[in-house]
Order: sequence, then structure tokens, then C-alpha cells
Amino acid sequence: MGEAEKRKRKRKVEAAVEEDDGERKSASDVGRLGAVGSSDGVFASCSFEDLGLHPTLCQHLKEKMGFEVPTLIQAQAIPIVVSGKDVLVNAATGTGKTIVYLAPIVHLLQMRNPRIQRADGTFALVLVPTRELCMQVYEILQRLLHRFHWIVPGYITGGENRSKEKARLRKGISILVATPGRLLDHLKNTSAFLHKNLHWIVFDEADRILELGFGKAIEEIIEFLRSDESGSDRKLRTGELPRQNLLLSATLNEKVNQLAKISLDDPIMIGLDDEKMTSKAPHGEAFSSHLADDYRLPERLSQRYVKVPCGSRLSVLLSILRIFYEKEASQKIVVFFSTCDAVDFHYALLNEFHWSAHSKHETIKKQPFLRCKTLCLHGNMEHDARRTAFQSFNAEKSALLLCTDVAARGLDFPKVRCIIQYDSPGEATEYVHRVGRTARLGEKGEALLFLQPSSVSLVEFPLQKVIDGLSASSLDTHPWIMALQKAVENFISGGPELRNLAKSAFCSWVRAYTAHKGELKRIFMVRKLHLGHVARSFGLKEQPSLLGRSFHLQVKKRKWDLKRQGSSKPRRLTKKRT
Ligand SMILES: Nc1ncnc2c1ncn2[C@@H]1O[C@H](COP(=O)(O)OP(=O)(O)OP(=O)(O)O)[C@@H](O)[C@H]1O
Repeated sequence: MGEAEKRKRKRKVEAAVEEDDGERKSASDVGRLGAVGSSDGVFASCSFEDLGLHPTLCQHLKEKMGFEVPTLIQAQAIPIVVSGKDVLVNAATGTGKTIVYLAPIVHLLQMRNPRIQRADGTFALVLVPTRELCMQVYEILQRLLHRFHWIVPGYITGGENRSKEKARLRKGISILVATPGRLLDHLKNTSAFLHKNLHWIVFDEADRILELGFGKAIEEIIEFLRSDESGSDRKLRTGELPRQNLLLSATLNEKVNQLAKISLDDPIMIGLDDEKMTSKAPHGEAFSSHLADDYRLPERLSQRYVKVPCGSRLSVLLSILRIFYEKEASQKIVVFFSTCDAVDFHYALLNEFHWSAHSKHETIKKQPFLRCKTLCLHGNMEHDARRTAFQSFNAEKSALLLCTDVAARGLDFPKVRCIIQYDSPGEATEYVHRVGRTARLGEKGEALLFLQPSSVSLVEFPLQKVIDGLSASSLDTHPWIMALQKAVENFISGGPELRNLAKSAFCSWVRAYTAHKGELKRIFMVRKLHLGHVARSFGLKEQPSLLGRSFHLQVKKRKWDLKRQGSSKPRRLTKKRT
């Protein structure tokens, strides 16, 4: 492309972004563009061609992937990523950040002459925090590469068969999506893994990668690849640009600042608003981290909370779910819990519990409490079960997903109508990511929070209206709630398996509650917790012992799981698994 053509396109992109805002903004002054909003707040009024992407790729994005025009963040970031600069992107959930890095990488790789080959090894590395996100990014990449068959996509992730991964690496993977632990393992132990041509390292959901305790692995990976880079005479031989690193997240924190410091070279910030940009960041830091907790939420997300006495939580959750699905049979809802045990218990209960408050007819009584497909997803599940749950929730038109925060990050489930946070998130960032599974890409969505974090201003959910004639203060004594609670308790006491699941869930819930950090300790006061009521919220008539068997069994099970996975990461034993 000639210089004149490039200048023309740049002007068009600037104009498109200005038009959206009505103010004078320069596309090169990208730090300011974070505040830009279009009429729909999501899409830019320019085309992918205007961003300088190859026509075949643009056509493919449009015709095969259905992406007519770029989103705002794509319009802002893609030209800069194509230019080869290190970039830090901070944009709300569901705004299309994956294409921000994948499209430029594909564009630049497909232009190489002579064509790249499998034998050249890996050119781009995308690091993500979880297996599900790894699969999701890999699948998008596969679709994106349809017209560029000589560029080979691949993934490596914990829980997969190492030797198969080795074989795939030996054959050559041009763009590799990976979780950090397994990547480090292959970097150290797979001699056939060729990475001397590595040109891009992308950290997607950077803050989560660090929160999951991968900080050390990331440092080692960067160090490993850096020595690789300086040890080779690649730049001298090919006259190529230096390696480019990209960091993306919907939320920023101090750890991301640290990662930016060690991995990015004079980065361009995209999506950070004026205050974060201009407020003085300490020397060497990418952004002013005291402003990082100024979160952005999807524009069309409606947020509400419901205050529920502890002992009635379970019945209220069940009632709300039932009412939602009765009102609209075809919809997707996600419920977040704080522990894997709580997910297992509620999943078993919802699959087995049958009840009808009004009808005396046996046939109606025998109907399941919820008439929708229920799925669960958490970090203690087998790899295949996780994959199946993730894929089927993706594919279903109507389903309920019960999960821990393992599903909070980056997962792009289409058409989720409502997010229920039955257990409060441990941190405000987690709130942002959980609710970000709905209201994606300018669609409408609802979020309902049980137990409210004080930092977010919300509108109370009208429970009175939803549950007929119910006064919030008398929830515990409302006939529907009392009858449902009694039915659940009887049902659970009748089956040892469900009872044991309820007991384990109770114990791990209390442990998770006591583990709230810092500021949140003042909100979630352990002293004020009524353990008898907590037990009721797991359908137990009596409070189980908190110590003893179930806890030890759980620790044993985790050790056993890790052994079986052949993991060499002892830190997992001491950390909460989500
Ligand atoms: N230009 C586009 N036009 C239409 N749809 C798009 C476009 N770009 C991305 N999408 C779709 O938007 C959805 C959200 O994209 P993506 O998952 O990349 O968002 P994200 O910003 O990474 O979200 P999160 O922060 O939650 O990870 C996906 O379904 C994706 O296919």
C-alpha cells in the first residue's frame, strides 16, 4: 500500500472515530480514544479495509464471520497493532478484544513473502488464563484462518495429553494459544518446539493470568523467550522489526502494571480514559494504578440486587429461576457460586428435585422443578466434562449454567440474558467480569446480585412483584418460601448423596466466606454469620460440623487430582480452586 493510500485511510479512521464523539480526536493520540462513544456505543463507522487489513481478510471477516464493521476498540487498536508497537488495551467486556490482536497477526503473517511454513515454527503466542478461554480463542483463530491454510493454528493447555501436544509442536504451529503453566513446561522440555521466529506475545485477560498465580511462570516465559531473542541473530538476518508484545484486559490492577513494565516496551495505551492517562503514573509504570479500579461496564447492562435473609437464600434462588424460566422458556442464565462444592450441590439438587406448590396432581408434582437444561462448570471437574459443559452451553438456546469464577473471564457465550451472582464476588474486578458474560457487543443484559458489595451503586430487584404479594421483610415466613424450603429440606434429608454434597458445600462456603479479603471483611462479617441459617441455605435441617472428614477428603481429592494430571505445581494445593 502506498503512503498516500495509508494517509487517506488513517484520515478516514480518525474521521469515523471523531464522528462518533463529535469532538476533535486524533487517531494517533490513542490514549484519548477510550472515551469515544458512537450512537450505539459499540461499532465504529469505518470499515475493516479502512484499518489497513488485507482485502481477503476483510472479506472473510464480513462474509464468513458476519463482522460487518469493526467495533470501536478494534477501530482504535488494529492500526496501531499493525504498525508494530507494543500496546496495552483496556476496554469493557464483550467489545471484541480478541479480534484486536488476532486480525493484525493474521494480516501480517499472510503477507510474508515467501509464505511461512510449518517448519518455521511459532510466530505468535497468545497466553490466556483458562482452558476454556484457550479453546475459545483457538476456535476463533481457526475460523479466521480459513482462507490462509498455510498459517497453522494450535493450542496447548493443562489437562491435555502432553505427548500429543509435543507431536503437534514438532509438526509446527504458526499461532499458538496456551495457558502459561503448560507452555512453560513445553518451553523447558520439548526440544522440537521451535520458537526462534517468535514475533508476537499476547497476554489476554492479563490480570487474571496473574491472579491465578501464574506470575512466576510468566516471568520465566518472558525471560526464556528474551534470551532466545537476544541469542539469535534473527534481526540482523532478516531486518525484521523487534518482537511485539500486546496486553489486553477489561480490568487493570497493580499486577498488570508490573507485567506491563517487564513485557512492554514504550507501550501505547488504548482505551484508558483521560484521567488514567494524565494522572501521574510512578516512573516506569504504564498507567496510574490507583485509578485502575475505575471500572467500565457494558452500556446496556441493567444491574440490580436482592436482599435475602440467609436462611431463605436457596428458596429464593430456586423461585427466581423458576419464575424467569416460566416467563420465558427459551433463555440462558448463568449463576455464579463461590466454590466448586456449592456448584456440585446445586447442580445435583436442580437435576433431582421435583416440586409443585399448587397442584395436587401427581403428574405435575413429578415434573422437574426447572424445565430447562442445567449445566455446571468449575475447576475441579474433569477436563472432558468441562469442555462438554462449555460447548453445550454455547450451543443451547435455552439453558442454565451453574459455575464458579472459572467461567467469569473472557468466555463468550452467545445470548446470555441474565447473570445471577448468588455468592458475592471476592473482588470488584470479578464482579465486572462475571456480569460481562451478558450485555455483550451492545446487546441488553441483566445482572442480579445476592448480597451487595458496597462499592457498586445498584437498583434493588423488585422481589415483592416477582413473588406474589411478598414483603421483603417477611421473606422467611412467606408461605411459598416456607413450603419450598421445607420440601427442599425433606428432599435432601431423604438421600445420603445429596446430603453429603450439601454438607461439603456448606463447609467450603463458610471457608470461602471467611476468606474475603481487605475491605470486604467489613461487609462480609464472619462474626455475624448465623451458621444455622447458612445450613438452611444448603437445604440442611441442622448445621454440620465444620471440621473433620469433608475438609480432609477435599484436600486429599485435590492432591489426587493433581497427581493424576501430572501437574508439577504444588502451589495449587494451597489455593482456592474455582
Ligand atoms: N466487529 C465485530 N462485529 C460483530 N461481532 C463482533 C465483532 N468483533 C467481535 N465480535 C463478536 O463479539 C463478541 C465479543 O468478542 P470478544 O469475546 O472478543 O470480546 P472481549 O472484549 O474479549 O470480551 P471479554 O472482555 O469478556 O473477554 C464475540 O461473539 C465476537 O465474535
